Amino acid sequence: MEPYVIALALAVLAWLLVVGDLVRQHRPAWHWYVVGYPVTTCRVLRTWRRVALLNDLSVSRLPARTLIGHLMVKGDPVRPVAPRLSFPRATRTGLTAAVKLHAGQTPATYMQAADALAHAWKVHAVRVTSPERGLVLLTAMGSDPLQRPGLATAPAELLSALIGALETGGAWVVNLRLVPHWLIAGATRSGKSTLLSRLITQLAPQPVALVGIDCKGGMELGLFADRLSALATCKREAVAVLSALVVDMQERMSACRSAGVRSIWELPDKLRPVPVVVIVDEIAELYLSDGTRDSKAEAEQCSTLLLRLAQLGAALGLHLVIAGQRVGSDLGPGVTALRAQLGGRICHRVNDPGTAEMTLGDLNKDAVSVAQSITAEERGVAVCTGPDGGWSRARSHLTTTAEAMATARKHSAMTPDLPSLDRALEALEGDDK
Ligand SMILES: Nc1ncnc2c1ncn2[C@@H]1O[C@H](COP(=O)(O)OP(=O)(O)OP(=O)(O)O)[C@@H](O)[C@H]1O
Repeated sequence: MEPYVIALALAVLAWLLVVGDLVRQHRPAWHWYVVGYPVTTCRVLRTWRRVALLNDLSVSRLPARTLIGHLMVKGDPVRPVAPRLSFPRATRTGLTAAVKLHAGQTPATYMQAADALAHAWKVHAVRVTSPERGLVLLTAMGSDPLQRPGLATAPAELLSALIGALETGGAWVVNLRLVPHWLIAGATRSGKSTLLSRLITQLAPQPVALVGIDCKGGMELGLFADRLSALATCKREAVAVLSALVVDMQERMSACRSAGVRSIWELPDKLRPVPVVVIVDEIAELYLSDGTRDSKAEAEQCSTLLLRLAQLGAALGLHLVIAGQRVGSDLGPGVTALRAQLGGRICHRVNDPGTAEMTLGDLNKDAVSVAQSITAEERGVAVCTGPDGGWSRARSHLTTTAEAMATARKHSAMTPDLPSLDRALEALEGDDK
């Protein structure tokens, strides 16, 4: 063979290896349209009947009992029919197909079969939603969209923070006006602090007071002190700050009562107090005691005060964002009651199933198993609840500590004064002298 032909063949081979490897690693958008979508569509259409049959999605039109002569015969009818599947449509990262439910079927059966569908179609995951009665939408994702989430955008709104991107490609937004209180769980190095940094970065330019409670000596939230109206760094200070906030809450209540309104948002602009977001980093530090009577009393006070703020604060512009590595009823009797008030939930990778169960279990069992499957490499990935009661996998935008500190510094002039909190902290300093 001519040497130039061999050289050309080797060059083509090298190109295929290099480009093929790049495509496999980075999976550009066109790769899905050109290769993934046609292959997966063929697989979906080829396997649908069998998968539907094996997962009890097919239903026979024949009755389960019939009369033969004078005999009533009961049994499993033959030839079950698979539900009607629309032709799969390509999306940016996968495909969607609508299924018309047989009479008597509910989307729950399809949700149970989602894992089997993902295996049969060789895709990353299949999510099942029901956009209208009698119809389910199967969304297959060719690869994990959260490996390289796009930059989502969302309209800027008061008390709303764009945290990152949802698995569906939409924006992951924490809107405190829609869901006033949040619980964030995550093991060490799961991305919890990055998410809090992102939240602070997003709220810093807004006319909102941020109050930090960080009983790890202020190591985490102390970095954003420039934009915090108050920062408690130990349990004693936390009790003082929370007590002052409860007093402030009562003043807001009487302001609403005198104006004859039910929430501060109905007050005229001039009278409306500034909304306050209380960020607690490491809830366990508030609830645990070292066994001494003082420490136990402080833990109980913290629990009661947080619960009061959670119960009454929403309409009065007082919001809680509570983060912790581990959340369990063993922390104290008030934890389960507090959790019930924290409507928004975010669960990163956690070390124990109990924390995932505590964070999401009362809302959705499927979400718990998805949260438990988050690996150590998937930093910043979490299962979050939405305002509609649903849940989704999501990933926060990576916000470095330096970026968050710079934003806090930049907007430090916007930090509202909360004199009652300052007075409470100064009184503690006075007692110490
Ligand atoms: N959304 C993200 N995308 C990419 N990387 C992330 C993301 N979130 C976090 N990380 C990476 O994970 C590392 C750990 O994140 P982070 O410090 O937020 O974890 P943590 O849960 O707060 O841990 P700890 O409890 O020890 O403070 C960070 O250094 C960051 O590089």
